[in-house]
Amino acid sequence: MNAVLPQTLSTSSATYPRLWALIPCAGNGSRSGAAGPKQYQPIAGQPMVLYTLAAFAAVSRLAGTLVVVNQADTFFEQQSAMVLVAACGGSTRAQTVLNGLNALREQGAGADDWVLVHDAARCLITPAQINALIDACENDPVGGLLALKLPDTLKQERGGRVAHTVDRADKWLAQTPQMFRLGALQDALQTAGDAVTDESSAMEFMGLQPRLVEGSAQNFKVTYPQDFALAQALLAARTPE
Ligand SMILES: Nc1ccn([C@@H]2O[C@H](COP(=O)(O)OP(=O)(O)OP(=O)(O)O)[C@@H](O)[C@H]2O)c(=O)n1
Ligand SMILES: C[C@](O)(CO)[C@H](O)COP(=O)(O)O
Repeated sequence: MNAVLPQTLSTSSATYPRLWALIPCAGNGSRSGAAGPKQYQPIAGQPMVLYTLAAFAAVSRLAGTLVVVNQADTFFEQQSAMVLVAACGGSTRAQTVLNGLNALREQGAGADDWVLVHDAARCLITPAQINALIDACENDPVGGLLALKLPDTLKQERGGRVAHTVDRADKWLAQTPQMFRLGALQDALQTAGDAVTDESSAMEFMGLQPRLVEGSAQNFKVTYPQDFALAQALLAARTPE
């Protein structure tokens, strides 16, 4: 693995299947308006991605966390975070995740191990939400994802006007983490290709029906310029779990 390794994979005294976290961290944040990658922008005193990693570090049943960054990215060389770092980011999120899964396998992770894929830019994730996803999925034949029921009325647009109102009773917004068996997700991403925007879509492409697990509105993805201020206010107001 082309990697900085502040942590090595621990294979002793582990229970099987193991649970890994994989954090795609190789995006440019082009919609965010930030000068550099949004995941490294300071929020309430520290770079955004460190909040994300702290939440995963607090989940003791995870065997380890792999962060996937771009090849020229030196951010983690100056960090003491206890994570594996693989410098194999791709040109799409799907490619970054697939490269990261391959890197985990090369380091000894098994096809039957679980992997929780989580956006670096969802920095408000909590250990309780991660544990809730694991509890809901660890005995599931497919796996699943955190997601949010639509809080608002949903409109179908045509030419800038409302074509009709869509029934929202069965609609969910996909969040992360998304938890699947490592080998099955490798196969799914390989088959589905680069166009899929989340792991669930790749599994759906294989004919599978991932489990929906209720997430939280606070687990939003920092995407647009105004999202930084909201994340900052929420993180500054938080007391540790
Ligand atoms: N080639 C890519 C693209 C995205 N990501 C990661 O995937 C997560 C969610 O993607 P998104 O919010 O779309 O991030 P960006 O691609 O960075 O943003 P934008 O689409 O606005 O450019 C982020 O943590 C981002 O770093 C990645 O690892 N590799
Ligand atoms: C994976 C994701 O966070 C689920 O909502 C999302 O699809 C990633 O962001 P993108 O804008 O689709 O790249």
